Amino acid sequence: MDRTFQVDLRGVVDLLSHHLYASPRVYVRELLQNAVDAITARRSADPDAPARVRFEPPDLTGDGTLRVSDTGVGLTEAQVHQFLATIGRSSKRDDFGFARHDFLGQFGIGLLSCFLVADEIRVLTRAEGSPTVLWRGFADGRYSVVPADTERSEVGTTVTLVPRRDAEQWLLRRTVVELVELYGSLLPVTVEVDDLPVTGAGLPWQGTGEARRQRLGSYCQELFGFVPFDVVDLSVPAAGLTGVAFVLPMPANPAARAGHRVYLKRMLLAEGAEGVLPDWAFFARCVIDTTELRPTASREALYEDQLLDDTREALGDQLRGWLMRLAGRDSRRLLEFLDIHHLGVKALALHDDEMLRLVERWWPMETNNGRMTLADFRAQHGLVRYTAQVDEFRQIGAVAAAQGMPVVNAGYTYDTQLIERLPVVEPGALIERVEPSDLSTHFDALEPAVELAKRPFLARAQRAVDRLGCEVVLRSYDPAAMPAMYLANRSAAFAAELRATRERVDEVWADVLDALARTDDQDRPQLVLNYRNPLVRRITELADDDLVRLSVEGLYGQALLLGHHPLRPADAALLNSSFLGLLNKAVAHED
Ligand SMILES: Nc1ncnc2c1ncn2[C@@H]1O[C@H](COP(=O)(O)OP(=O)(O)OP(=O)(O)O)[C@@H](O)[C@H]1O
Repeated sequence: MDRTFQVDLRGVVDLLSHHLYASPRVYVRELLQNAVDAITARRSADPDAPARVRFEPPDLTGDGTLRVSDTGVGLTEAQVHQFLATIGRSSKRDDFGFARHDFLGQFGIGLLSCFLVADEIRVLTRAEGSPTVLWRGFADGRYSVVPADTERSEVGTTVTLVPRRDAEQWLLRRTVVELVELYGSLLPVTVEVDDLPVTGAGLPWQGTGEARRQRLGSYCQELFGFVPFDVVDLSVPAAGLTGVAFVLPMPANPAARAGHRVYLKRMLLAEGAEGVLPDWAFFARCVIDTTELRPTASREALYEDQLLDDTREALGDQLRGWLMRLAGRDSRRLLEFLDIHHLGVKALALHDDEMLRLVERWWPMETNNGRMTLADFRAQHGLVRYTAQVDEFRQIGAVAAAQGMPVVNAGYTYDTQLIERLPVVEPGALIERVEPSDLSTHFDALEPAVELAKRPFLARAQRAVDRLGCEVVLRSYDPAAMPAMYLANRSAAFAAELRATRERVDEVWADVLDALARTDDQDRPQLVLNYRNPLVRRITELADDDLVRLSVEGLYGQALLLGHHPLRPADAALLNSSFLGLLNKAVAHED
């Protein structure tokens, strides 16, 4: 024998309140939505029918209840049984069970949200040509349907909520006004709380000209708390979408997901919806109204489907188009924008050729010839030589400039990847990554005779810094004013880090690190003394062993500092002792 499911209403309400809806306040949204849908249904047959929803809070009803009246289609007695008393049954789906396009509701559960704040729901309703019916539903699952004592004078429905003992505050006038404004201020019907109109202003992005610009500026400030850098119009006809994106006037954290305000058929869906714009567009927050995108059952987010994917892409295109237009029209504003949002634009340029060209043409990068765009750099020097790390640039920038070697600092976020992608969009572009150790190939070796004569000095110098794991070499290079450079390539820098860690860990880990740290001699960092520097030349001629050691230690320390290298405890100690030692010698000399 077939049986019918029984529903424990308390269990269902518990499920809704704890797992579907974020807050009991959604009851206002669901009531509004039902009233608007009923009006839409009536007007589809009678376009001149009144369109009005009125909330009467308890201070007006006088008996502690909240009343919501609409001028919608109303329900016949048969429909009351069919729709109000059957969970999951909705008049807003077609014969095949699909949501009907004109309506906000579709799931047939919205009215139950009233049980989050009420023990009893009364629906007094009258459909065209039918008598008025009173339905009473209780939170424990009982309901009754009776002919009403008095006929409603007009077609429509009045829903009355009798509050639960602990939920009276949700029905108070102040709360109701706030919630009706929040959800319903853009609705295309007249909504009032008591006699206070809540709707009427229309979509904020309607109109044209200066007045509209000003209005949108204050709207953004009210909503998001900032004066927008610019406002971008959005429109995606396939999603029935219109709206605006407000460009932030301050840098945004790309990791902090910006929430967007989404209206669905002019009813607020979410104040902080994610995933409306592509991730890279973290510099904008938008407000949109859509007729075609679908809500999730909780109506608090958009349902992820192909249409949402396509819409996101189309909105991304519109923001990108705005940016390209800004580049063509107002380069000063574009530079201001890049100054604030270069991270977002660069992230986009990683995948987008047009954007990469924009970055190449407009974004000034640090070089050892001053800040300049990659386009200017290429025009002047052809080959784009770059360091992949800021520290590497600091080490070699000045010396490379003195050698006539222009270098771009591509150590900031995304810059290396962008330069490495340049040849993809500009087939003729030449790029070359430089490492500090590459620089030594640009240094001049000494004359063989000098080289030979300086061997004893080099041996003494090497002894001074041997325990620090570095190799001393003597070369001639510009600028002559620079006495020494410390050059570490990537593997040497890694080995140095391992050594520093090794000094702080216990034996077991030290062995592991030792195994990792076995590097060739050629990977050792180099202390390159500049034979063109007069002081270095004098040091190479010193007879006093002790003074040679102190001087080489001093040059080592200074080269570390100049190159912005991290100082290990051993380096700091050496810097200290060489300084004091040299000072001691100088003072002794005076004596
Ligand atoms: N004010 C109203 N006027 C006329 N009919 C109404 C009214 N409120 C509710 N109904 C009827 O009750 C049905 C169930 O309403 P309910 O709010 O539970 O679900 P829904 O609006 O159909 O879908 P959703 O769960 O998405 O809101 C509606 O489909 C509608 O037929």
